[in-house]
Amino acid sequence: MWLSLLSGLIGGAAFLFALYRWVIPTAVQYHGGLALLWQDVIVEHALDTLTRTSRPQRLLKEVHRKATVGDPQSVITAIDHFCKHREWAMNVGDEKGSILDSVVNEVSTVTVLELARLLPPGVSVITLEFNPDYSAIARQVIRWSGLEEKMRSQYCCPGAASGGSLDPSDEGAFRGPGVFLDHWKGRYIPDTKLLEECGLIQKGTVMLADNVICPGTPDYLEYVRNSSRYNSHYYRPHLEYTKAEDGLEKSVFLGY
Ligand SMILES: C[S@@+](CC[C@H](N)C(=O)[O-])C[C@H]1O[C@@H](n2cnc3c(N)ncnc32)[C@H](O)[C@@H]1O
Ligand SMILES: [Mg+2]
Repeated sequence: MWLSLLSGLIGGAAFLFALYRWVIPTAVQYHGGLALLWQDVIVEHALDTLTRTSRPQRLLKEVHRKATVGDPQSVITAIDHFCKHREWAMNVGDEKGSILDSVVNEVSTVTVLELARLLPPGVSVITLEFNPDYSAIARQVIRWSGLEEKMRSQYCCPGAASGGSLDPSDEGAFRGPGVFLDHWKGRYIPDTKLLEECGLIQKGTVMLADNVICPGTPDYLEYVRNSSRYNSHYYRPHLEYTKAEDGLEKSVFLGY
């Protein structure tokens, strides 16, 4: 009787492990909403609790283990490999990263971007992050990549939680032709309008918005696609590290 109980327990544990490790991750590969719920809520919280570390801390550890100091490509490769094979994270990812690369190549300088491999001399990059812990980790990743010189500044905006993530007093820092939107989806429209109002979006400014399909930003898409001031183009990649549909929207500001 003890033997059958033990084998039942082992069988049950093996079943649950297989479910967690292979069956559910494979199933959620094709459904963006389920993927986000599983990877970004359930798995993240479980691993945070079990390991007493945060996902950004685990990513940083992997960068330290696998990437070469001063080599941004090795940092991106280490992060993408880890997120594809070990623990999913809400990065741009390799597939959308290539589209981001092509857009970065089109603009002469970049003003808002979080981490990129294509940063020619003289380019200045600003990243915004309102979570101080994430912001501290991002700074360490940037330092490891050897990109500190090119990152003109990195802002942590505590006020962002109450609504506004952009500080118009930083006007000089934001002016320029490249804006990458990848924060709270509900902030895409108000922050774009704020940039417009502050005159920080100029003729030729390229707005690149991530996750316009998953989780989705229908109001933002409607805004840029129906405005005669933007010329908008949709890219149809997958949600990072999955086979679920997502979208990047590139919108070039044509002027007033
Ligand atoms: C999807 S992640 C960015 C991922 C990054 N683009 C990458 O590829 O690694 C979004 C980040 O934006 C931050 N965030 C969300 N809303 C924000 C806001 N209103 N102001 C500043 N940061 C914000 C979140 O804390 C989160 O770390
Ligand atoms: Mg994103």
